[in-house]
Amino acid sequence: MKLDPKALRFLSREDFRTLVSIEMAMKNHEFAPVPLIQSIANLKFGGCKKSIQTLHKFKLLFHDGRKYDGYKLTYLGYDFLALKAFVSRGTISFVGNQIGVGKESDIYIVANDDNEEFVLKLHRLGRTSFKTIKNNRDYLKHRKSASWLYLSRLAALKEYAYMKALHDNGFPVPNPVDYNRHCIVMSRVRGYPLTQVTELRHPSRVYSDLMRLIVRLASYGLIHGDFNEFNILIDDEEHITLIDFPQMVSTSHMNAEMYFDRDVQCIRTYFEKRFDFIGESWPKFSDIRNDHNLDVQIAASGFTRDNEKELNTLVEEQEGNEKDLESVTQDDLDSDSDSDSEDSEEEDDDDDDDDEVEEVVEEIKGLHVNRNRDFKFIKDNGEDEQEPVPILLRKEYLKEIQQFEGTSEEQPEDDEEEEYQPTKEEIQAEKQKQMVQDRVKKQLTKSMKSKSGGGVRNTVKSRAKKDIKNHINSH
Ligand SMILES: Nc1ncnc2c1ncn2[C@@H]1O[C@H](COP(=O)(O)OP(=O)(O)OP(=O)(O)O)[C@@H](O)[C@H]1O
Repeated sequence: MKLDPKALRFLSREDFRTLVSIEMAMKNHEFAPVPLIQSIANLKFGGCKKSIQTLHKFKLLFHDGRKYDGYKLTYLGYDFLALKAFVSRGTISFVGNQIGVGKESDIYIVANDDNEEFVLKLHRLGRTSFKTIKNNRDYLKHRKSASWLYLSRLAALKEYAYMKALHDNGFPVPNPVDYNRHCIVMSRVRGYPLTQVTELRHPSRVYSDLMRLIVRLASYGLIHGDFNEFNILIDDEEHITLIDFPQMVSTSHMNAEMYFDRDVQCIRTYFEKRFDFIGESWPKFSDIRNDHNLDVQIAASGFTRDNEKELNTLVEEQEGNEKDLESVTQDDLDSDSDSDSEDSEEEDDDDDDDDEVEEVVEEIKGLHVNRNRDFKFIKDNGEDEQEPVPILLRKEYLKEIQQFEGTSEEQPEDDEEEEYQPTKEEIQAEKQKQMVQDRVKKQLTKSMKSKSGGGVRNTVKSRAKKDIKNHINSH
């Protein structure tokens, strides 16, 4: 879902009051019933209904009228609530360009009144796969699951808490500035992901810095768990910054050594492949001395051990649901047809009857949209290496993907199939065929003109009668 903050300007105080009321009502309802929204918002003269209409028009709400008249927030609605909070606190005043698309986040440049630039990270759990979208549609059948909005909120809180604790202890991570709902505002790192760097002036220094960082994290009881070239930014002076740590594990985890070795190995392999640099020494898990603890600082930001457990359980639960959903039949999807889908893809419900949907589902399952890294569809070939494939997607596939992503822009003309150019022989043969057809047509019209229309019919009829008589006589 693309963040378009323009509508912020058109929303009144009443609209925001209604938006917050829906958020509150969603604590106990997947779809907030209209009477409940009205009673929480407590607006006069039908103001609440008008606001709901406005919010729905701007795609901040998602409507469901199957069992009762209910609404829930879309990601955009949730974005607006967080943006409003940041603006009221004076953290940001402007939203600029999108600078990154992660698997489960969108990254924007923002600025405050003093034109100081920051990075806004909006967590978007559950948008990576088509299966997940089915999951959203099928939501009512899995009431026990938490909403993706809630999971995104927990993920953002976790990232903020870890970032703050690490930053306060001098780790090279962005400076976390503010946090609200599923969003984090942090300092902007002037660097590039290591994956985009083809050459290093001092590979051995960068390699040692990275190994030292892994060891230092472990001495604070943490293992990154996904320490790779995508999560490391490097600037012109070859200083590194770690930007993403959603799957941090504790050094007391039963598989801690495996995770630690994997992080170390990942960097060694990458340096060898990309920079032709073989690290001769590397740290071992057994050498690690765990003499610091960040638990208290992390909890101080509001992310407690209970939150951690809850997040892990909920994510596992959602993943479990996804597996269950593999057995969901097309009929199940069709029965959802009168409700809107999460990111306002109302129209695509009509197409669900189409046999092709099945085909599209299969096709999309194998694709990962990874616009952040070279903006191509990457086909997962089941092996370790993912090779970019120049996939010529059929128009309807593109439409489906764009609808899921909320970017239904018009396709450029050159995406369409090229017009077929016949050969000389084929043109000649076509001409001759046309001439013969014309001649036959001419002869037919001549003979038709010479006889009346009824005459022709009568002749045919009498011939048929004759045939029948002959046939009866012969028997
Ligand atoms: N503080 C920052 N300063 C500058 N650029 C940033 C910052 N944070 C993120 N980015 C950019 O946004 C991209 C995605 O960020 P991030 O890795 O945090 O998202 P993600 O959803 O966790 O990604 P993934 O899971 O795909 O690795 C990064 O590769 C980087 O280019």
